[in-house]
Amino acid sequence: METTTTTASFKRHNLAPQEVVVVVEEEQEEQEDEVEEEEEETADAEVAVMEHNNNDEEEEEAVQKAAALLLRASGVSEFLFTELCSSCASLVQLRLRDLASGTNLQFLKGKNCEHSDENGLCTTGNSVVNGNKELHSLNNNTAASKTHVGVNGAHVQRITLENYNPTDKHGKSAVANRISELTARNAAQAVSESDVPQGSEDSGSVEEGVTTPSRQLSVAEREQRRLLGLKVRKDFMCMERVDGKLLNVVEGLELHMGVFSAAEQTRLVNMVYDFQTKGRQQQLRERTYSEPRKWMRGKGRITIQFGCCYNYATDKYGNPPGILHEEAVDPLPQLLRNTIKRLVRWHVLPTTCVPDSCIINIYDEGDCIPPHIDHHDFVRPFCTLSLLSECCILFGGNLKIIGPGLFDGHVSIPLPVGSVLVLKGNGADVAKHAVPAVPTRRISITFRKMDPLKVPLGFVEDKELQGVCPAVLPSPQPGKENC
Ligand SMILES: O=C(O)CCC(=O)C(=O)O
Ligand SMILES: [Fe+2]
Repeated sequence: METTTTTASFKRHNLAPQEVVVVVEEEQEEQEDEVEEEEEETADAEVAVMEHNNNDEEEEEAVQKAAALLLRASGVSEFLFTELCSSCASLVQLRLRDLASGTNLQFLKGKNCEHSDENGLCTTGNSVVNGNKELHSLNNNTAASKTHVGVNGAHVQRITLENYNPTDKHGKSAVANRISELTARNAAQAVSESDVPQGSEDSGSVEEGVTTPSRQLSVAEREQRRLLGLKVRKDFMCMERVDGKLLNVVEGLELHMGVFSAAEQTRLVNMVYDFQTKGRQQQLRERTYSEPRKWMRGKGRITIQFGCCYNYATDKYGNPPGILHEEAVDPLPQLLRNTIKRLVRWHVLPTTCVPDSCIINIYDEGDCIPPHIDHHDFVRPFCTLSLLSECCILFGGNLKIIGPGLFDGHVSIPLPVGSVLVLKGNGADVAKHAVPAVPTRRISITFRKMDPLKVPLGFVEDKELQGVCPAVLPSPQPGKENC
């Protein structure tokens, strides 16, 4: 596992470490006030926690306050998440948030993965913690295919990851040489991406600072290291008879791993929660945020749309499925634009399909997405990033609806936390896909490019997203040819 130490205090000011001394006095005073305030609050919270009386309410309040302080305090999340696998980092973050909001204190009980140590943290470095051992299957270096009982109870073929690890093929020194060689070639573009200040909440950067014991790595070197860790699975197979012809209905699917670090995923999850709060407070355009009505819980999910307003099915106003030409939603926020740049630069999506819209799905326990084929108002390929917890996605030419959130299909693909599933070919257009009722909260972000003839009224193309240059890959990776 990559050992990362984040230079949080530098990043807070968007300064290189050597520039830190130049922080102006005024800002220092402001910070000192903030620190004093924070220390006072911390002391309050500590006292409140230590006073250990039997008043449950007071204790809960103190825990909430302490968790809120931890979430806010600069550098704490980096400290907590360093060296955790992305699933565990997500779990820790979720627990802190639940403590801070006081809304889901049951979350504190149980739900550890089978490799948990006494602190409830994953000891394997690659497992998925979601309280459901059926889904806890990903092993970074194994290939296996076995029969699996899906979350919906139906027997389905389970496809597991065969991870490609370039370090297996090339000795360490060859890899190191390759890094320096390619660092130079990639430097110009990688550095230009670092124009967005790192680590600041407002910056929209998906990058993270990394230091080695001896020196801080350059952006280009960091990118080379990260590129070496990319893994992709493309050999999905499920033969079905469609219109009398035998077809691999999942041809064209790709599952990419390692594109987003735990810290980057955390940033994205935080952004989603911030938008959820804004949506609930009606600070977003009407069609940007939509929450299913109470009685629909378990059948629907919360959606947040950017770039265009899209109907999965005919809506209550009688609008047909597809992009709504007349409806405006909020534009893509900077963090999602940077995420799109990452997807293109790191060869997940081709430069011909740079997404200009996205839909965030927030699935609470029991929520689902019914069988569908994504509308052809969007070009292929498109992709979905999975966050917070693993779940299985079903594919098949004929997905059956068994009940609310219960579907049956031939292929069930586990979507590990942080993975990106690319849909194209038969996998996008012949097979339907569905996510059955999820066992625990999950967020997905689907990135799609609109058919240029279907863009909504007043839509302006984002020039920043058009100029992305794919990175030179560290080694000729089988199954990762240039897009
Ligand atoms: O949540 C997912 O993984 C799938 C989302 C999806 O199918 C969609 O947004 O069209
Ligand atoms: Fe979909």
